[in-house]
Amino acid sequence: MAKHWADLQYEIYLNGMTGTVPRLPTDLTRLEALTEQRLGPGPVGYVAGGAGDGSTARANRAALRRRRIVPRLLRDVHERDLSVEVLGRSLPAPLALAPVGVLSIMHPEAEPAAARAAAAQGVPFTLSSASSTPMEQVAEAMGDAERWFQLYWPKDREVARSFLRRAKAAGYSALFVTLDTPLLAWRPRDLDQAYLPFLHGVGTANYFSDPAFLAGLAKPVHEDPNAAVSHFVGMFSDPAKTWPDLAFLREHWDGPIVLKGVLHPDDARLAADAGMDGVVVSNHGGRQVAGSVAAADALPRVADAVGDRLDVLFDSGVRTGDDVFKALALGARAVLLGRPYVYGLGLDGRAGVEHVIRCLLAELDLTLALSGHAGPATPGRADLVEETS
Ligand SMILES: Cc1cc2nc3c(=O)[nH]c(=O)nc-3n(C[C@H](O)[C@H](O)[C@H](O)COP(=O)(O)O)c2cc1C
Ligand SMILES: O=C(O)C(=O)c1ccccc1
Repeated sequence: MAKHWADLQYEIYLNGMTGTVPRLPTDLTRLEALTEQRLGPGPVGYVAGGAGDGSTARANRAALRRRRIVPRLLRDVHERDLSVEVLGRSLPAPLALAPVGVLSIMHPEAEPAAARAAAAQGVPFTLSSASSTPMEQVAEAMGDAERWFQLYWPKDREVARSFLRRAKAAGYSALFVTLDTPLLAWRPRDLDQAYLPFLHGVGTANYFSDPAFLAGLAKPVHEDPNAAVSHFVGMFSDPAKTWPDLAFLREHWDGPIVLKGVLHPDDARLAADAGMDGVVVSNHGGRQVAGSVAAADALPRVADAVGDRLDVLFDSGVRTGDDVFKALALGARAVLLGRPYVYGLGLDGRAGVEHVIRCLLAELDLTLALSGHAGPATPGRADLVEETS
């Protein structure tokens, strides 16, 4: 049975008859400003900030806004089904939550709250390697709901192997390997405040609970937390990795593998040649390469290069239902939602994340219908025009 996402609209109007209005804005682009007002400058700067002067994050938004939908008429859209096949699974809508580290800086209930919200809506949750809650605890909060594990590929092979083993045992079905963060970028908002949560041992839960990681420490974490943090910083990622190293992941992970952070069509081809199951076209929300191509501008070229060989997913700049429509039309099979759900979490915990998911999908459902599409498979490039000025 297809879920009727747009019913949220009537639910909100009906609640209005008894004087109740939504606790958070239904225009999700307003959440960032609200979070800026309500939460501390360190956490807000960390989430909202980007690399360099922030122009890449703005370019992500501009590249989506510049594309305009050309609606079609009289195409029978009264029955709609947003479900889609991604990585061999059927999802109720072309949406998953993106991996975002250190969610405890936004809300004390952190990842389990976001994961429960995703599970309640049937949307996959992607857990970051740098979560503030160990992966097993997040899995427990989700029951048997769909979950994916994002790997920051540790330098130490034993820790990498151990993460993969633990993720599999905890029921994460797909592996998202983030390749655009071999180093943390120059991020002035964090630098100006000297704010980096990991140095305080926040976002290290998967490491500090890992037997292979702990085996490398001379003393238990609580006896020498600084040594544990240095050990984490030293192995968090490995800028020396190259394409042949992907064989290691194939050997130790028997489910789908998706490479996150692909922007060049040649890298997408290399991913397909290496037998990967998907790519996420992403510039990490403008947080890594300052001045990089906007993700939505990279998407059509990647989709043309490999769209028939693997699943092309997309993130970086998605804020509204029409953004999702545009990503689908440019060749994405599904999108990952980043900052908006993090703001929802910061503002209203699990309920805030559910609000964000439901609003986004209601808006997508209506945008599809009003543009003449009964599902996510039919929008294409002919349904968009690009503003030139
Ligand atoms: C605060 C924050 C933390 C993030 N942490 C991770 C992470 O741990 N792993 C990862 O692969 N991507 C991480 N990302 C990137 C997101 O997965 C996603 O690519 C990005 O948020 C998309 O941009 P948008 O939120 O502007 O749409 C993070 C993003 C933010 C905003
Ligand atoms: O901040 C980020 O964008 C990010 O991906 C990250 C990097 C290291 C630890 C946690 C999150």
